Amino acid sequence: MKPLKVAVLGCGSVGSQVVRLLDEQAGDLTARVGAPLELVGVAVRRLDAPREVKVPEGLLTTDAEELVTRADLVVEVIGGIEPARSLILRALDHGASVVTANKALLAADGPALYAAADLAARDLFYEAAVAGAIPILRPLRESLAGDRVTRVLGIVNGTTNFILDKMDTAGSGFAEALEEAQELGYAEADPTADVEGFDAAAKAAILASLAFHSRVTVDDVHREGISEVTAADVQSAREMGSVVKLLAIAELRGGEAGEAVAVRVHPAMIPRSHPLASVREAFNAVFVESEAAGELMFYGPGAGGSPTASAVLGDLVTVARNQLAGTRGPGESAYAERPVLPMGETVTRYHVAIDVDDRAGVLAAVANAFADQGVSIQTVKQEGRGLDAQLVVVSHSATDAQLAATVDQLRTMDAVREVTSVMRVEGGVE
Ligand SMILES: NC(=O)C1=CN([C@@H]2O[C@H](COP(=O)(O)OP(=O)(O)OC[C@H]3O[C@@H](n4cnc5c(N)ncnc54)[C@H](O)[C@@H]3O)[C@@H](O)[C@H]2O)C=CC1
Ligand SMILES: N[C@@H](CC=O)C(=O)O
Ligand code: NA
Repeated sequence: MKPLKVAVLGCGSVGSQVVRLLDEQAGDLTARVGAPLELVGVAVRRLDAPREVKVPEGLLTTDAEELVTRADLVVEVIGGIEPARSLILRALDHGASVVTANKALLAADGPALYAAADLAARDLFYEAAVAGAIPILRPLRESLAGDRVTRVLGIVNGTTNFILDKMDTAGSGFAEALEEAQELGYAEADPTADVEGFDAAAKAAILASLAFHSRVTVDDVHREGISEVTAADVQSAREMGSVVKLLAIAELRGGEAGEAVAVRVHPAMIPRSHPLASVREAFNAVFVESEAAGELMFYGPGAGGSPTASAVLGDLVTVARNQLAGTRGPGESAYAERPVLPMGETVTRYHVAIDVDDRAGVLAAVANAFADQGVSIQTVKQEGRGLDAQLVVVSHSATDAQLAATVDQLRTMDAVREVTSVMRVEGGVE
């Protein structure tokens, strides 16, 4: 059988493992595809850079533009917007099917790329882009295509989960834990993308688009990272029997004007009894709630070269099979065209730590601020600190706008010295 020509663009953490697996699994891949997958080139930025794998003689090139024109299948693992976008478009235009792990690009400009794939009648697959090795996009796109998904809740960034886990279990400092995650190949080229929640927001946009058959871009996602999570927050969560996690949440919300999508990424306290609380190190997990199936959980390694390469190779086998059969997998499904709700209309709960004067009437005044905004209080804890005290208030569910207005009101009160921490609470009693 005539081989299918494969080009790999980028030979970093993921690309090097794709090259290794293509070589090590060549026999099995041939049998599974029905034709050999022949690596015809690996595009790199510098020919003499040190690499994790030995690339066969003559296959390295700095001319990615030329390489994509002579491949049947192109794997894009450079990352970022350009030149990745132009190379993917060029590959499709030349009749190649494309596999990418590039969530940043898909969340920013996915529809243009999906349209190009439609025009070229080729596949554009991206299972590796969300939660690394975990099969989650294919289940949403195919296995759950007959169901109605209502909520997706997940830990989708390995680097931040690794950092928060080390802060919780080993008392590590933020910088030290980030350095370790970078050494292990979990972090993005610019780790700000992880730490500030951009990476998780991109993944949330992709998940929301697939789950709710609507176009959701990274700009639609409310995003907060973990750079302001302190050791005190982690300790406070611990005292409540909770743990701090960076969550990506995409929900279907009913409204007078019809159904809408709410999508957000932020740190949140979740009870230790919640299954997501036990997701340690760089592991990821995604909960999917759907009407007919109920609750589903997908768990596994969400980052790292080799796990991510597993998802890339899985897609590569599928798009190769499709090409041989002269067919395509499912393309973009955005028919529902649901709008995205502003964050203020999202329903959530708050954990608020407040330094106050320790005198009569202060607790009542603080409770009144919550009542003024129509927010019901679930628990209050007070700790004496000499002439001062710290109050920790956990609210019941309210809109984010009500909760934010409550915090603003607290900040104006004489008895309140400082609102020291505000964090959302998920996964417990509403
Ligand atoms: N590392 C991980 O755990 C995961 C990464 N991803 C995604 O996979 C993609 C690759 O990530 P990593 O391998 O971690 O990044 P990396 O930074 O280790 O590798 C990217 C490689 O592309 C090369 N490159 C840059 N510009 C190039 C160009 N014009 N032509 C050829 N090569 C070029 C760089 O020199 C680098 O070696 C990104 O989109 C990332 O978001 C997705 C899931 C997990
Ligand atoms: N930097 C990302 C890599 C996988 O997408 C992460 O830490 O999860
Ligand atoms: Na995945």
